[in-house]
Amino acid sequence: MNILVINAGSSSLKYQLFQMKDESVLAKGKIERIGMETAILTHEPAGKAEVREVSEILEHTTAIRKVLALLVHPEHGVLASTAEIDAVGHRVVHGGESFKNSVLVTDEVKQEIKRLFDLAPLHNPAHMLGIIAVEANMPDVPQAVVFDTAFHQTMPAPAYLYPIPMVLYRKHKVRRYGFHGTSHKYVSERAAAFLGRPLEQLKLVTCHIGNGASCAAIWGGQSVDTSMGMTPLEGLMMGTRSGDLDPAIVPYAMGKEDLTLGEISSMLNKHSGLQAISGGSSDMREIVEAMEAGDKNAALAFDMYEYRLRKYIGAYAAAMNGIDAIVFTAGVGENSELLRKAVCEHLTFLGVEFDEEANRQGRGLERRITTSSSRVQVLVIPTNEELVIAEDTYRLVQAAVD
Ligand SMILES: Nc1ncnc2c1ncn2[C@@H]1O[C@H](COP(=O)(O)OP(=O)(O)O)[C@@H](O)[C@H]1O
Ligand SMILES: CC(=O)OP(=O)(O)O
Ligand SMILES: [Mg+2]
Repeated sequence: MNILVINAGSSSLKYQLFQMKDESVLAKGKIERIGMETAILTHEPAGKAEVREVSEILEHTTAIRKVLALLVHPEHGVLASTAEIDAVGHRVVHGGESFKNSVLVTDEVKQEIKRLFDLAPLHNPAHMLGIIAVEANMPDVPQAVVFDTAFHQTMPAPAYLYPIPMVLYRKHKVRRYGFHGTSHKYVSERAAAFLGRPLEQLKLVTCHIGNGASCAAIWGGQSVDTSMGMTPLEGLMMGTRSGDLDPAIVPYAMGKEDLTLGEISSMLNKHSGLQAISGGSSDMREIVEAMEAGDKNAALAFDMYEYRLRKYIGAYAAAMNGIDAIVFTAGVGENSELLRKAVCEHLTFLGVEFDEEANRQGRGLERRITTSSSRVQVLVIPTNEELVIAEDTYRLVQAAVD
């Protein structure tokens, strides 16, 4: 069975085509910087040369059409036609309290994902475009959805409730949900395997630091807290999202700047974070380049980003009364040597003994960046949300056939 997995992030679309017999990857790729003038497409068909294109791709429907065309392309493709795709699995960021597990797509499921648009305005609409684009191109192919929120459903009430009147939770489900769950779950399992210790005995802080960023406290394999809340806006400073701030800023700024609710929401989700402080880019690569060239605003953006991340790691060490390991993953976590170094060098109080040499090596591999005597280990584990989504999709499609 061939399964195409689509992971529509806020600024990127990643895809992988799996042959489920041996979980081999027939092709994979990504389109980064969707919505900016220069989107970068990288397509890697197994056993063939990589394709790289820079063009303007403004939204996700165009991105998916491009992916399907590449998969059946006479030169760069790996399939004769899209009829060889047996199922499609999608990442969906917000499942609310309705979805505790992955499900096959039905009209009701689509309605529910739509109802959750308000809670994940950068994501659920992008996923819906993906589901509809696949339906339009391959009407008979079953589709499954795997939710970012599912893994965090184990959070206890003191972690998932807000200290506000309970009526808002009871009537409107205002609570913390948490996101990037597929990734936090995957890297925590890989971390236990890497450390050669049972997951049930470990206290981990996993840092999924991409364009969106979140930390999770994972105790005995279960998520007990995570930095994102009712929406993916809470918590860490991100590419274009503010993360934590005093909620009183919202009405105050609206009054002073004469902003509508839509405008303030757009400001906090799309025009804050690294972008706002650096005065330019939301892309960590460009921040680091500018900082190294002496740009003070870029340096401030980097320092704030690192400082806020470090505070969460400290908070989760307190939440679990100690930690065994910290895991870095996703775009920034896997690739930014400088960010990992800055964080680790400030965590000596926890017993982190940073290994500068190890931090520079092994890009793309699971690895340790602390010394062997370090009391708390720090690992870099490339995430693989797509594989987890393919496995869930396979299981659901098989169960529907049986
Ligand atoms: N070599 C690198 N150094 C620093 N940051 C990087 C590097 N490569 C990618 N990134 C950062 O990773 C982020 C995107 O992460 P990713 O997990 O792909 O995002 P998304 O949330 O869209 O899934 C961007 O901010 C990008 O700058
Ligand atoms: C939930 C979330 O922030 O996702 P992403 O990192 O893909 O933007
Ligand atoms: Mg992501």
